[in-house]
Amino acid sequence: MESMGVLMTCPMHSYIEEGLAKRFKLFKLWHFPSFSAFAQAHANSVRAVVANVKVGVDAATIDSLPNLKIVSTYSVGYDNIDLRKCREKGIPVTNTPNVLTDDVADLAIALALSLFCTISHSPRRNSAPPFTPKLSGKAVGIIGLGRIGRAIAKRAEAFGCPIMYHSRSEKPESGYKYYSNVLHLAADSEVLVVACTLTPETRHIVNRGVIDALGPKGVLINIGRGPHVDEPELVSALSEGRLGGAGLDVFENEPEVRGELLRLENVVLTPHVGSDTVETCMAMADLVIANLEAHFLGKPLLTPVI
Ligand SMILES: O=CC(=O)O
Repeated sequence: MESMGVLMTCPMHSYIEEGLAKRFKLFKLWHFPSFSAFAQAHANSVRAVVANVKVGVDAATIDSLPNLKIVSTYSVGYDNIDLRKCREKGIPVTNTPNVLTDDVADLAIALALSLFCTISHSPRRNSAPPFTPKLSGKAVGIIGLGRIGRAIAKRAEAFGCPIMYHSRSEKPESGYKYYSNVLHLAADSEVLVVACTLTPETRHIVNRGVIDALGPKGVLINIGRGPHVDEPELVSALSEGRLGGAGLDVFENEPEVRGELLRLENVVLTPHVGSDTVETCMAMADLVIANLEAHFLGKPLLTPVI
């Protein structure tokens, strides 16, 4: 497979870069001055594109690569891959589900714990840390009860938290209370966690109304995608004390983080690192490579999106 051209859209973990370079003819887009400079020289050689959350694959890129046969994203989310264009051209897309579920769920709980227990309050500050509400027993509402949402629910259950959720359809087998209306879920939650897929329907699913329903004692955790939350509304609510706090791993204009968020005391921020543990990065890379190998050997894909 050494002659198969694989294009990586941006730098990723060295493990995946090395794994791809060992098996394929690897092109690193960031080594070229622009996409058009790359395409002029190598467009015909590219059989696969490996993308991630930072740089996806749009319709123009797909159209510029005449021999593209597969897109594989080093992420579970694929909101930045133009699926419509891929479908139209018969190009399969794969992602990396399952292997990162635990890490993302762990981070959601870590963000909640940091907010509630002021773990991140530095002892070097002059003021004594304030007393905080406890996390154990708080009502946890989860938007999106997929793999990650369920893993968060399981962890929160261990803290004695009653679990409620909103999703496109009710999942009666989960045993958790279902809300068809996000506003009602927020009103009954003390911690609201965003764990759904980003689609046009879920963009700004956390809007001013939802934030106000969660209220001054409520805490928002977002480990989904930045655009799930109306960020200017979130900042106003946090500044005005209409929302208790927020733990955010994702932002509306990543990698930029709004200055106001950095200055607020009632937030805990991480730079989109939900799956960035050593073990998981390796498992994700192995899955990307296994999908590409399966495709080129004419075998079934391991984790197809389409
Ligand atoms: O955000 C991370 C992912 O989609 O894998």
